Amino acid sequence: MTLYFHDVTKQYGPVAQVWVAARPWIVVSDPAAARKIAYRSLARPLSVASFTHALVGEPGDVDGESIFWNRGPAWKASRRAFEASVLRPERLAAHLPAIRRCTERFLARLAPYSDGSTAINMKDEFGVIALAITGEVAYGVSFWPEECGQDSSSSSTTSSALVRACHECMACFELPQSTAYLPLQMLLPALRPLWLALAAVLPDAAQRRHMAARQVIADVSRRLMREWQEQHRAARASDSGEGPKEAPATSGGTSSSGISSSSFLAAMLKDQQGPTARSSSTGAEEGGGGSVRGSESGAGPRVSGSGTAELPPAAQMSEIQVISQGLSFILAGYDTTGTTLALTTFLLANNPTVQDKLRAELVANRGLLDSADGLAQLPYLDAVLKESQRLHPAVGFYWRDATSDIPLPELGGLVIPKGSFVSISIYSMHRDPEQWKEPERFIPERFLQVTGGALGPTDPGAYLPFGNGPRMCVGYKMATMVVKSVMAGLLLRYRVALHPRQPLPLRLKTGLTLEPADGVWVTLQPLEVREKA
Ligand code: HEM
Repeated sequence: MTLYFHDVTKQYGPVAQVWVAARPWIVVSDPAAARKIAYRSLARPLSVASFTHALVGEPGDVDGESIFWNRGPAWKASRRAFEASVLRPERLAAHLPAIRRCTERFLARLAPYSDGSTAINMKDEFGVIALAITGEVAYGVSFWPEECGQDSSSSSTTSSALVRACHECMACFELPQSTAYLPLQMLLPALRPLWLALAAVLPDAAQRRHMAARQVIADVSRRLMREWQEQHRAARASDSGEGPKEAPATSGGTSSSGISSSSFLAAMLKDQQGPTARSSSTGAEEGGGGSVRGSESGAGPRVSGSGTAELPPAAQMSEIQVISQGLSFILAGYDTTGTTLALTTFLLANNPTVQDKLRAELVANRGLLDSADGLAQLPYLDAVLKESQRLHPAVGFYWRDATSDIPLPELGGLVIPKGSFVSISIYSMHRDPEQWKEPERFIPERFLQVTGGALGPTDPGAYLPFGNGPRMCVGYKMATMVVKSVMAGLLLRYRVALHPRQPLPLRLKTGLTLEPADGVWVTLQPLEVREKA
């Protein structure tokens, strides 16, 4: 889809209409128009529950309540829950220990194959660590494959059930695994009520699989939530001298219920319990999260560090909404982060000079790698990641529903009519020769201050790896921190080179993300102690 939209843009210009099945889609790759659309409309088209899967009953609610598809107050409540957990600096920093633990374990996993000659597919390996990190941050339980289902302990079966169900939930976004009601809805959209009614009484095999996976997510999440609530009730009773003493979860650690207290799920549960639970657990939860604000006339959204007075508290979220956001966290964070890690590794293996320059910065600034603030202070690491996301954005386009007419006087008076399905092509903007000098080349220096923007972009709004406007990616800080931390760990231990098994040029395919079609095949050469020091 991404590459098709790019071809459309090259052929027909920055605003073009194409037909996808029986529906017109408007493809936009002009930064000013993209900005206007992202701020004018906060709605994504249709809803995944009806459009992609046609799920019914509680599994349908698990999808339908997701932050991706909900609107109005329900979206605001979900957005606030995400912001409080992954945008507020102290909450974001609380996830770093888990990320570093996972990175150490990941490097240990790679060690037996790291002899400078064995071919390793880093696309697969990064998939494992990205799921381990995202799962632990979201649910607070282990998502490592070797811990899932190897024994019959309750924590192991909880993890394995969640991991299997999350994989299934992700798989059903792949077109070939989707329900037959999807093409029917696309080909004959006027009959949509009929397809949905049929799907409710005659679910096909794909739908049944997807519904079973979402039911597992709901059941396991509910069990984890009940355990957490019971444990915290007991802890509060013992605090007030009414019951037996039981240790509450420690910050960043794992409670006896299995949910670590810094996880997204635990944060939402604390919010549901109100200020007493929030202040009695980590002492850092009062106040709002950072909120994404900005304006369509500005260069892009900025993130305010304090206060979300306009957003209602997550306490207003129902149980099913909390469950849904847990799954959304995984779906949004896992493949995107894993793909970005894999593509950045490909670029560094293919550009050894850049790799050496980056390693030199990391070696000289080891002390900064232990903290979220420190990781943000390394200019070349930042430039490499930004350039990697420019050339290979894991999400190639994002969608908006035009909820009103959107006039574009800057584009000769064009108007995007109300009701249009608008697709904003990130990939095309990132490779637009009018925006970037030598857009096809990997040049991290273009994001360094010394080049003064001479290598692009002409309009800062042409760089949108995380989307734009109030519905911009809420996990962008977390994703950036994860990729920087994992890449730093890898590069300080190994020199990465392409293996002959890697087909060149790199081929991309649109799956859930815009990902390497043949994997990323590299060798890992352990660095001399002298080089590491
Ligand atoms: C490199 C990794 C990532 C990339 C490239 C990425 C990219 C994106 C993009 C392009 C959007 C659509 C934005 C729009 O419509 O304007 C989005 C939305 C979203 N992302 Fe990410 N994302 C990444 C990682 C994450 C992570 C780790 C999380 C976990 C918290 C996350 C959570 C979300 C959510 C919840 C939304 C929907 C926001 C809303 O509708 O209000 N993302 N992401």
